[in-house]
Amino acid sequence: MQIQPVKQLRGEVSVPGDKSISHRSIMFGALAKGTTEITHFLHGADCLSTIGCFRAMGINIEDTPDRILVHGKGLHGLSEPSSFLDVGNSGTTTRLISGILSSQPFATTLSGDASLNSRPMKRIMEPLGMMGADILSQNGNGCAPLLINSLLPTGQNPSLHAIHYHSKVASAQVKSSVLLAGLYADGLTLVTEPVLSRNHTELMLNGFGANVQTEVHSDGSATASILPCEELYGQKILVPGDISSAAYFIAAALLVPGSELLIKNVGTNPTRAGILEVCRAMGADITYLNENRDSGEPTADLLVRTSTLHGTTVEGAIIPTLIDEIPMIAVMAAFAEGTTIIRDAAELKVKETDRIKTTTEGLLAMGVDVTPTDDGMIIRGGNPVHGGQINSYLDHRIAMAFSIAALAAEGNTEIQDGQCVDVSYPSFFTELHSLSL
Ligand SMILES: O=C(O)C1=C[C@@H](OP(=O)(O)O)[C@@H](O)[C@H](O)C1
Ligand SMILES: C=C(OP(=O)(O)O)C(=O)O
Repeated sequence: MQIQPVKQLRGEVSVPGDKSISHRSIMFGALAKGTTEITHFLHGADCLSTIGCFRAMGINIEDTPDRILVHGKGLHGLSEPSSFLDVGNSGTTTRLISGILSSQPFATTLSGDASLNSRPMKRIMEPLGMMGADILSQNGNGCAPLLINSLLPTGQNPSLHAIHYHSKVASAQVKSSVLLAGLYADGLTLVTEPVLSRNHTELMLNGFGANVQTEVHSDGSATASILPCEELYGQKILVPGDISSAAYFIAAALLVPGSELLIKNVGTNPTRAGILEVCRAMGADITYLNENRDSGEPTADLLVRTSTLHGTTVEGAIIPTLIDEIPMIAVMAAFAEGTTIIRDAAELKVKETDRIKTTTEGLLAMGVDVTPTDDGMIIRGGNPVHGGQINSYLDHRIAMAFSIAALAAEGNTEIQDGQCVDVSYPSFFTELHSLSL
């Protein structure tokens, strides 16, 4: 994919539905009694993997261009799939569905693409194992393929015990996996994480009728707890625009001189909105308009104008609220005056790619002065950024972040395997093109 610099970006954009909320709408809808109606669902490859998994377990999911209907069969209504469940490129699908599958009276195998099958799954195998789940890594390397209930006698129901799990990482996928298993456990299940991660599971499960409590402690750690539940009930869900997708247009408007973009209906849940705080700290001109709520989640339209950015430090409790936006923040830092330090972000190493490596490699290819560190990177910005050859390594966030860098750089850029944006934003290049002057 060839990308040329543009003169300006102008206009309005509505980003697709939030990926985290889209996944959860399908999963919770499948486990609920009655029909769940989802509008503004993200038709990205990751969420389609989630749909595929639940269809394979007997859930009727009607997918029309304007809404999705999930005809749920209740907490005990899933049926044994006829072959392995294909989780594609999606960590969220794999880790959340494992919590659900651990309590089903049948065996399943989860497997994905090469990237997914190299990502760490011990982080969910450990707590689910403590609850009594039978979950094995087929190759013994702590990664997928995962065999769930492979030792369970046919027709027997697994029995899960409630635990209090102290997670070493602030991960919504780990937290959600344990909470979903907790729906089926024999008492109160608790998960404490060092810093609060995105809380869509907690908010949405309560909306579906579960009993989830949350507490943020004085040291910043957070505990979510769940009681086993008799029944979930189908809901109407309007998925807010994905702030992780909005991040690319926010950055594009800030970096390309003379630009002004209105980004409509963006989810601004505080556990996701760290990118907006970082932009403000870098001197960005962003106005919130039409602040509202969709299905319990805060939203706003964001009016973004080109700004002179300066470096900042991104660290500590804000990291989980912007973890997927770090490649984009690093690109913004390259165009900002002064030094930006990103630390406490070792989780970047276990995403679709090692994003410390792939982000710094991309920046170096564009002539940026950057040093990777163990838990982040140091970017000395403000020097000319030139076009280059960018290997996306099939990571959607790398492809999109460097496409934006290309718009503001000198000379042309080639993004290898740019089509991987389909994972979270299939219409990304079309939208970008329609806003470019
Ligand atoms: O729960 C979720 O929907 C997600 C949680 C995050 O992962 P971790 O839980 O591994 O931090 C994030 O990176 C991912 O894109 C989506
Ligand atoms: C890390 C991501 O997703 P997942 O973990 O669901 O693959 C992402 O979308 O950046």
